[in-house]
Amino acid sequence: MRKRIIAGNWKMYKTMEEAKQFVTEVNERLPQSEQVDAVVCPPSLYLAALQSMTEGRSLQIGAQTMHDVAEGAFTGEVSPKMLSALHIPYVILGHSERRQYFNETDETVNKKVLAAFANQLTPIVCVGESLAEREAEKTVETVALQVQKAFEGVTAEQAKNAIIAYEPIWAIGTGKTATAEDANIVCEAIRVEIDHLYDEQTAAAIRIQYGGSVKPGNLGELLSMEHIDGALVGGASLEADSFVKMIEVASHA
Ligand SMILES: O=C(CO)COP(=O)(O)O
Repeated sequence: MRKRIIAGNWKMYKTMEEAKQFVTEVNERLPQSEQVDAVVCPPSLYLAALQSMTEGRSLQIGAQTMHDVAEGAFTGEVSPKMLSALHIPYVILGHSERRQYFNETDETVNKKVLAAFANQLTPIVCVGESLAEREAEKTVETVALQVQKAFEGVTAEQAKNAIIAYEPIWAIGTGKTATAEDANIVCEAIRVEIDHLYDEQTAAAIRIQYGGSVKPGNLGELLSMEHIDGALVGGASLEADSFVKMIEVASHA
């Protein structure tokens, strides 16, 4: 059985004080759950502070993005080496907002995925189709190609530990969730693609999250699906209360 993973993507929200308040509250309330990985990904400015607040706690901290090289003249960027030195376990890569607003492509996502593994970071690789692609019935084709490109040069051993987040772009921040059945169909197609690229064991081991308007009220149904192992959550991860509720739902689902 794959361990569930609920990851909050805070995007560009919260001041440092609000971020610390959230972590203090979640540290107090989070059930010591062995069954669920509970992660929040704050703006990079807060990573060091929140990482030290969560040492020895259930809550884990992830980054929202990173560059692919260890160091260099790249103003404003954060490197894999820097994240690794802070012992940050996870990094979100290729989020659709990064692809849309910051020129990330399948090629740059692939470089970052390779850099994550080279630096002991677990990548949360985001894939997902646009509304136009869904309407043209190109969902599976689009997502399979994104997976194929993101995993170029990644070994089976590495892929087994990776996380893929399936986030249909039309469901992000819109209140529109894919039905659990539709999300499961795409997550299954992703697993089949991993089987083609690697083997059955790798496909069985890799964890696949759904993302897009997930909240405490719809998480249980999504997690009841065979191929959905967790969620990547935006808006509903910003309040400690709803974040803790989602961890509770995932612990019992
Ligand atoms: O983009 C997302 C998580 O990465 C989803 O955001 P929402 O949960 O706010 O729709």
